[in-house]
Amino acid sequence: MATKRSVGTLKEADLKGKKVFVRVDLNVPLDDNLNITDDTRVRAAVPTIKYLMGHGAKVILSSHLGRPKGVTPKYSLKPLVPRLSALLGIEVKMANDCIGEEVQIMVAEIPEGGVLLLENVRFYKEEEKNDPEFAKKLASLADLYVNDAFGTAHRAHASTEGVAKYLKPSVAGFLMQKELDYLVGAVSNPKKPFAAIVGGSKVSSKIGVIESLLEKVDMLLLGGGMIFTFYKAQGYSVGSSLVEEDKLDLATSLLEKAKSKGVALMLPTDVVVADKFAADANSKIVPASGIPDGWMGLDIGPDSIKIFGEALDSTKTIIWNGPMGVFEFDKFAVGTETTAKKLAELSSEKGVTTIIGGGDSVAAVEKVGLADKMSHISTGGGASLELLEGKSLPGVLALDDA
Ligand SMILES: Nc1ncnc2c1ncn2[C@@H]1O[C@H](COP(=O)(O)OP(=O)(O)O)[C@@H](O)[C@H]1O
Ligand SMILES: O=C(OP(=O)(O)O)[C@H](O)COP(=O)(O)O
Repeated sequence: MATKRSVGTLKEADLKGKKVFVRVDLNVPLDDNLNITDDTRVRAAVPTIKYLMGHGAKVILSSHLGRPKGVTPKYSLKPLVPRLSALLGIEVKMANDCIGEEVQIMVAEIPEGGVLLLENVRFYKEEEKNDPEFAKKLASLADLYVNDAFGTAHRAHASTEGVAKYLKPSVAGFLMQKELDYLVGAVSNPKKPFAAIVGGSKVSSKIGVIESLLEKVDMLLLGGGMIFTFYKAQGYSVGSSLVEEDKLDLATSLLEKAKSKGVALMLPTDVVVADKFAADANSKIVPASGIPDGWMGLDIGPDSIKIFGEALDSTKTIIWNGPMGVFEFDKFAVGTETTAKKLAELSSEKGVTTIIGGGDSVAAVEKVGLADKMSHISTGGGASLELLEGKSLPGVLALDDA
């Protein structure tokens, strides 16, 4: 596996009185009232933060939330403050920005063992561009860098990659280390048959992963918003479902590649369609080839659930990223919840290794109370898939060697 896992660790760093820039992934699902609907990523960030607090560091937390274009109040990290404060047992302070004079003043006021949360780093377009000047500004706040944002380690952004060039030491946090230790081991030499289940809505960033997955897996099950690009590429009408028009050729070539490699690429045979994107939409089950105009596919159908379940019975390792449907709406949660139950059953009764990755996928598994039945709950969906592909994660590469 190409990704290095021997990175410098927190335990080697001198922390007392030091200002530590900690990149965490607090990209949690929020409801319309900005309540956190799943706090897995917040809980996962706690051990590193508590360790830093306990060693007298001044902790500066940085994260993104969502994919804002400029400053967008609904993507503020403010809703995270009460949850973080409760989990850490201290009053976490929050800055209204992530760089600038006011932030510097607040950083200077952090007591030893104190925690300051910076505002969403993606409010600056320079973050995703990995702009060196922006990275320098972030770095100027601190004495050393800790990257614990495994879920964002596949992004070469200023706060995940660029900043490491200007802060030494730059080390991995405990979550990052734990994820690498588990995932690099589990996916470099998986027990076979090995299946991947890929769904969700980040189609353009995940469809490319499928090509490399075809080199690794014996079976690839597709669901969620991923499927309609494949249907359309096969000439089906998809109504108003989520489609990436510029990926149709890629979808066609992936179907061909799967066939030539002998990988079972399975698309749902039926879908649950809705007349609008809403919890109270009218819905019906239709064959994959029969999505009516004006309707959108929001879940996989019962035949598909049955066929997928039977296919998974023969596997020994399963990695799942991306919900099978819009599980946030009860009416369209059946595909995702049944898949979660199937994996839990295979894991606990047949010893199948089950790895669930991604903010929303983990939220879905938590929602049905099955997280502790899985072999590994990963805070990264895209990141775990890229590891599985054998890619190096920029957020890990940028850290000091062990
Ligand atoms: N058919 C679909 N159409 C639109 N969105 C979908 C569909 N199926 C699933 N989704 C959405 O995908 C989102 C999660 O996608 P993604 O971010 O890729 O997963 P993860 O966070 O687990 O990596 C969920 O909010 C879910 O509602
Ligand atoms: O939620 C995330 O990724 P995931 O949905 O693949 O698990 C990470 O926070 C990265 O977010 P991004 O895909 O907007 O860069």
